[in-house]
Amino acid sequence: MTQTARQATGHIRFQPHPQAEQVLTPQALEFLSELHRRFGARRRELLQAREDRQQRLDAGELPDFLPHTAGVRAGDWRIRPLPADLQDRRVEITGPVDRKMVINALNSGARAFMADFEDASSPTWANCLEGQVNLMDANRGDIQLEQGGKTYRLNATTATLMVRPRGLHLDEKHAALDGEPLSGSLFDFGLYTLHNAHERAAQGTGLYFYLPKLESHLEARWWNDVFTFTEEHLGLDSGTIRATVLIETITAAFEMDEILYELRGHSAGLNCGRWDYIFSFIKKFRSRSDKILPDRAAVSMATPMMQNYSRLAIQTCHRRGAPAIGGMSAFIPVKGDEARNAAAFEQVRLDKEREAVNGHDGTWVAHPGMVALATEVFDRLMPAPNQIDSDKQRDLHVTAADLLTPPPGDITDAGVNTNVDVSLQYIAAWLDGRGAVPIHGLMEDAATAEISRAQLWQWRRHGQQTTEGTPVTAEHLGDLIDAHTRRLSAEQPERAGRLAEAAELLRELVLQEHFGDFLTLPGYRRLA
Ligand SMILES: CC(=O)SCCNC(=O)CCNC(=O)[C@H](O)C(C)(C)COP(=O)(O)OP(=O)(O)OC[C@H]1O[C@@H](n2cnc3c(N)ncnc32)[C@H](O)[C@@H]1OP(=O)(O)O
Ligand SMILES: O=CC(=O)O
Ligand SMILES: [Mg+2]
Repeated sequence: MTQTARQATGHIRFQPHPQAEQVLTPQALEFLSELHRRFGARRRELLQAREDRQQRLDAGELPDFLPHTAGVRAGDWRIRPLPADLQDRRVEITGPVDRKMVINALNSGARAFMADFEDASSPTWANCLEGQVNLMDANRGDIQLEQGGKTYRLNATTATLMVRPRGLHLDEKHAALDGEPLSGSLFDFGLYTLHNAHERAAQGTGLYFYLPKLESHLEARWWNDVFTFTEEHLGLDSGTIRATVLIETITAAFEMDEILYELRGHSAGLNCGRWDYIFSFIKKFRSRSDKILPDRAAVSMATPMMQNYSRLAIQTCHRRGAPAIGGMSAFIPVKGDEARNAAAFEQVRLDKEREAVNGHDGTWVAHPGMVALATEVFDRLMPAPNQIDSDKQRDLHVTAADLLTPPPGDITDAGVNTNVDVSLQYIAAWLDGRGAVPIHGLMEDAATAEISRAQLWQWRRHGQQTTEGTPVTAEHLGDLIDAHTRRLSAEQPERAGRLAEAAELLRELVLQEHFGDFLTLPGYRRLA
């Protein structure tokens, strides 16, 4: 908190901002205080449990299906029936919460839009507050923008709005209760819910969330308790809040049934967050030389490890009456290069066909230009609103080894260089306040960039050598970071200072002995 921070209701002190009055109303501060007091300590315990688990993994333990929850896996139960507007989710677009993106995404023709405070957002104070204003305006149908000579406003028909609050690990340092920063998750969830619950209820719809980066069913229980308390506190019907949990950590992959069970009164299914899943695999198995992944590009959804994960999600969801939403192909339209553009569309088509054939009930796209393609694929391969009652994956049997065996593939000089280049460019953009950016024809966000920087650490730590014979040493990586920083700074001299900051953070993440759990944690300390 700065000198200029102000005292407010509930003893929450927050940094001033032009939008603060509109968002941090006395009722909102009261509600955030209540959430913090009731759920803040348990959040800290859950974060500690992650660290304890990491110590056990470092000591050689491997994840497995939990013996003490076998009854939940064997039991005959289903989630609460889905509301009408979550029955058909064949194409969902995602994007950051900035005003133009929100309008464009809602108008994109996708069934749903996930407005993202997590992977696609850099959590500057401005982004977090302005994002809330944008979502309030969107829910009231009066969001507009004049920009670049264009007027942006909502079409008559728009996508169903969903919101992804930040993960449990992130604090909101610009607002503190009794000196303790608020949880980013509770901040985003609490404000969105308070400001939009009654508006959405009046429109006959609910409050729909995506929950990121869960590592266990106990974290799902925490969220479920937050939802139950919120519904009671705000006088909402039970089940107004519905959440789709991203299965995007290797430990959560072993607890899919348990996560659905904990949230069964509030669940809207699961989603395969493939990018964080790959990152989590590297992170959790940091100490093991038998879990090294090849170049990022080689860890595709076609590999057995990733297929097993996606098929298990489909099987688990459908047994429980829940949708299993697919993930994000990172390919986006390429401007000014017809051949590369056609190749990007072909990659997305193959990815969406694989998901629809396997039995996913819908998928994600990163760009409005991909909505029609993904819709065509799901219309062709999924004639019903969803595939929940299909028998796809019914007889699947996935073992722990099926989830834990890394795919074969090479570590190449190109793979090392791309990881350095992408990490630098992404971190620089994130420090600028942009959480999703196009780099070399791919969507890059916090999850994809985490893979790039984590691979550099992993390959160095385990003394890997590229297929060309280059040892991935600390000295080599330090030299590459310097060389790429010089090249990028020569290309964009006005960003040289920012790139130098990104290089400093990347050097720390890649060369330090300890594996940093999230790049966004040291990143957030540097974020203005
Ligand atoms: C791993 C995961 O978690 S995936 C989920 C999180 N990641 C995301 O959500 C990323 C979503 N995608 C994006 O943010 C963007 O597509 C980017 C940053 C990758 C590329 O954006 P741009 O460089 O603006 O792309 P481009 O110039 O082609 O955009 C063309 C138009 O489409 C709009 N657009 C692009 N992507 C989106 C989107 N996801 N939602 C809404 N509008 C979009 C742009 O605003 C632009 O609009 P305009 O013509 O009115 O100016
Ligand atoms: O959140 C999605 C992912 O792939 O990570
Ligand atoms: Mg993710």
